[in-house]
Formats: sequence, C-alpha cells, structure tokens
Amino acid sequence: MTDLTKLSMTEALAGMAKGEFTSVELTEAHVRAVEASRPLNAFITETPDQALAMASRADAARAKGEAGSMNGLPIAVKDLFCTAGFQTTAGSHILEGFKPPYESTVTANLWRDGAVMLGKVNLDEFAMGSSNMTSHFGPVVSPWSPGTLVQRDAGAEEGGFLSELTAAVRQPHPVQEWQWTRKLVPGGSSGGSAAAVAARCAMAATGTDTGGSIRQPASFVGIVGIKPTYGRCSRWGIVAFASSLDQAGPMTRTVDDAALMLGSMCGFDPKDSTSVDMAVPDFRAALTGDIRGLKVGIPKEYRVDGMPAEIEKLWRQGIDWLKSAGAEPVEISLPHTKYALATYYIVAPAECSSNLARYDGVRFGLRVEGKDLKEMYENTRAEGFGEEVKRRIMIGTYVLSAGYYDAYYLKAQQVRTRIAQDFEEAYKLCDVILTPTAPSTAFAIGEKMDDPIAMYLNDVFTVPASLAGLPGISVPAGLASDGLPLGLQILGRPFDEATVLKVAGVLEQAADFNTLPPFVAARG
Ligand SMILES: NC(=O)C[C@H](N)C(=O)O
Repeated sequence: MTDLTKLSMTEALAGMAKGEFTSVELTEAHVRAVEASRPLNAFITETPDQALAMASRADAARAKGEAGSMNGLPIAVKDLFCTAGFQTTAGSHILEGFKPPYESTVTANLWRDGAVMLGKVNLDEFAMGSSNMTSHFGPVVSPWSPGTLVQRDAGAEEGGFLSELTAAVRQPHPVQEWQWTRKLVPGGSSGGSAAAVAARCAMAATGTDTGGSIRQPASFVGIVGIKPTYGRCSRWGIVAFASSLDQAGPMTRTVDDAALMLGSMCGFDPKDSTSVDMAVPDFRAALTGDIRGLKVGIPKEYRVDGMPAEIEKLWRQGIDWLKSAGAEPVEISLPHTKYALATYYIVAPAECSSNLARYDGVRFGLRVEGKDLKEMYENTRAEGFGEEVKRRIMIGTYVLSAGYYDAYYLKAQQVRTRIAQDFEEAYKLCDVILTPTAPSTAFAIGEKMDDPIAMYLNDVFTVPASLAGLPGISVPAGLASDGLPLGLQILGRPFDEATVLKVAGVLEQAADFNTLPPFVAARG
C-alpha cells in the first residue's frame, strides 16, 4: 500500500472517493507519523483520540454522500487558533492550560468541511519571531536539519541492571533514535505548522502571518504558504498580536492544496468587523496554468544590500520560468520599501502592547499572586511573558506614549499609507509581483537570538505586503548550495488570491521541487 503520509490532500481526497482507503486509515498513518516526529517538537498538544473520532465521522459523512471539501483530511492547527475545549497557548507560559470555551471561525470552517484535527502546533510566543525560538514550549527543529538515524539495541543497554537470567530470556529490541549534527530553525512564527507539514506528519496546517509568519517558514522548509488579503479570513478566535496585520492562511505541500484549504478557511464573518463581505471564488478553478500576457512586476528596491548571490540567481530563474510560460516581466518601483521594516516594527509592537494588556492574571491562564492586585498583575506578567514579547510590549508602549506618539506611531502610520500607495501605483503596470521570500535559507537554532535587528531582517521581503494588506504566497523554488530550500514570493492585488495561486502553480511546475527533508527520507 502507498505511504499515505506522502500524498497531497487532493490526491488523498481522490483516493478516499475511490474507496482505496478511509479517513480513519489516513488519520492513523498521520497519528503514527506525529509520534515518530516527536524529536522535532512541532506539536504542543497532540489530539489523536479527537482525530480518530473526527475521521470516523468524516467516513460516515462520505458514505452518506455528504463529504465536505476537506472531508477526512488530517491537519494541524497553529496553537494561536482557539479550539473549544482544547488547550490554546499561543506558545506562551501566560496562556498555559487555557482551554477556550469557543472555536475560532477559521477552524470551525475547516471542521464544517470535514477536516480532522491532529493537534495544536508550536509557534513563536504570541507569533512574535521568525525562528520559533521564542516559544515557551521550546524551539522546533526543522526536518531539514542534518542528522542520522541511529539504531540502538535497547535490550543490550538495559543489560546492566538485568539479572543474567532475565537478560537471557529477554529479546533485545532495537530503538530508533535521530541524532542531529546541527539543529536548524523551521522559521517562524508558524514554525510548528511548517515543520509538521514538511515532515509529512500533517497533510496541511493553519498558519497566521502578521509580517511574514506563513511565508518565511514555508520558504525555510520547502512548502507552500499563502497569506490572503487582510479581511479574507476571519480573525475571530485567533489570539491577537497586531490586529491590523494578522491574517490566517493555509500551509500545504502543493499549490492546489493551498487553493483547496483557503477556500474552506475564508469567507465573511460578522463576528470580525474587518472581515470583508465578498464572495469566495473557486480558487482551485483558477489554477489553469495559463499566464500568457500576464505582467509580472520586478521591484528594483528588493535588491537589498548583502543579499546572497544565490537568492538573486533564484529570483532571476523565477523570472525566466514565468517568461517561458508566456508572462511578461516589467520593472516596477516600490520607493518606500526601505522604510517597511522600521514601520512594521513600530506598528506591530504598538498594537501588541495594547492587545496583550488583557493578560492580567484575572481572565486567562497564569496567575501569580502578590500582596495586592497591582503586584499580582506585575508578577503574572513578569513570569508569564518571555523576553521577545516583553521587548515588543516595551517598544509598543514607548511609541504610543505622550511625546513619542507623533514622532513614531503617527509617522509610521503615514509611511504605511505611502507603502500601500506604492503598490497601488505598481499594480497599474503589472498584475502580480515576484520577489524572493526571505533573504537567506534556514539558520541554526541559537543564532541571531542576541541580535533582534538581525532577526527582524528576516521579514524584509514579506512586511511591505503585510503593511499594505495584500495577498502573498511562498512557493518552493529549489535548493541552495547548503542543501536547504528557498522560496519565491508572489504578491497580488487586493482579493486577487486567484491570480496569485495561478502564477504560483506555474512556478511550482517549473521548479518541480520534490526533495524530501532528511528526517523524512530516513523515516522511510
Ligand atoms: N508574526 C510574524 O508575521 C512574524 C514576524 N517576524 C514578527 O516577528 O512579527
């Protein structure tokens, strides 16, 4: 029988429709893969019982002819989405043990369409980071990290304290252990989502992207990740980081899967005042492969100093691929790009400082007592938040404070408008924009942690579209000379995810990226 964990979601749907296997079988295979992938630390909470119960319901629905668009597909959920009755931590100590009494709209939509929940996956604390290193639950290890599978003879090792008699009757059994030579980050903040999908333990995962959190990890682990237009997916029930930027989106192994899952996740939701009441197109139908005559903008300002030659080369390769498919590259200018990072790292912390004020020890999760109410607040927040979150709360509080508001926050909002106008102008000349997703391949766990600015630079190509609220996708485009994946990013006009996905499909075909991460190749 085929290895069910290697199928794409659309292949699995076809297999289940033909009766080749059931959702329960598909889910069991993934539950085993989740267990085998524990060395990656991708999951904060595994929910195998829930998964199998949902899978049987999906099989029953299929038998009755009531299969939804995601029927029976086992997926992972970033631990930033509230899941009713299941711990939702946001990767933070302050929310440890918090079981929401309600379900986020995005996950509710996925369950409505028959998807199966394998568990909740790790992330940077409150989605603040580009490495998954800021999680209270420890870093996630990328399945691309080099290492070897070691067979250890457990029986023989235990021999030390077994009597000779027991040792004689006991059969030594081999234990498989993965030994890392170097541990790499999966990117972030949706690092657990990225690792789980790349490691073939989840067929897909939900992610969220505030300044690149879906696209950068997708690039680091060689998968597809789309951040839809701001307002396309409901933010209701997603733990808020920066409300004017946060967007949910799918992380998958193919563009077709991304189109399928996005269709299920999005849609108007009256519970989110920024949700846009607009029909959801059939995203899969847009994947025609026909991009003849389409104008692809190449922003000259994205040639940043110090960008490795390899990334530049891959970008050129991407242009050639689209050209041979009949698209027309045009040079465009996004003149305010150089202010995007600084703008983002004022706006996002400002909103975070306000959003995170609610964690006071009274309403959710952790409470650390003190001699009075004020001391209880201080103790709870001092113990509950990690370093990066505290840094952002402090920056945010500073830029919003009297005397600095005009100089920082207001100015940043004005620059944000300029950045959005740059894109408006550019889209008069082109239909989509092609750029690299990230300025490097994955780095080692521990690197850049003492240099926040170096960490923030990861977002240099992703934040401009976030500030402008535009859709963007990262597609795996190849391997760099260090053997690690690199992605290319396609940005589109507001609510034109269909074209973004169509172009992504063409890139996907041209790149034909199908290398398995070493961790998966060793698992067999
Ligand atoms: N949340 C995100 O989109 C990630 C971004 N690197 C940040 O730390 O804000």
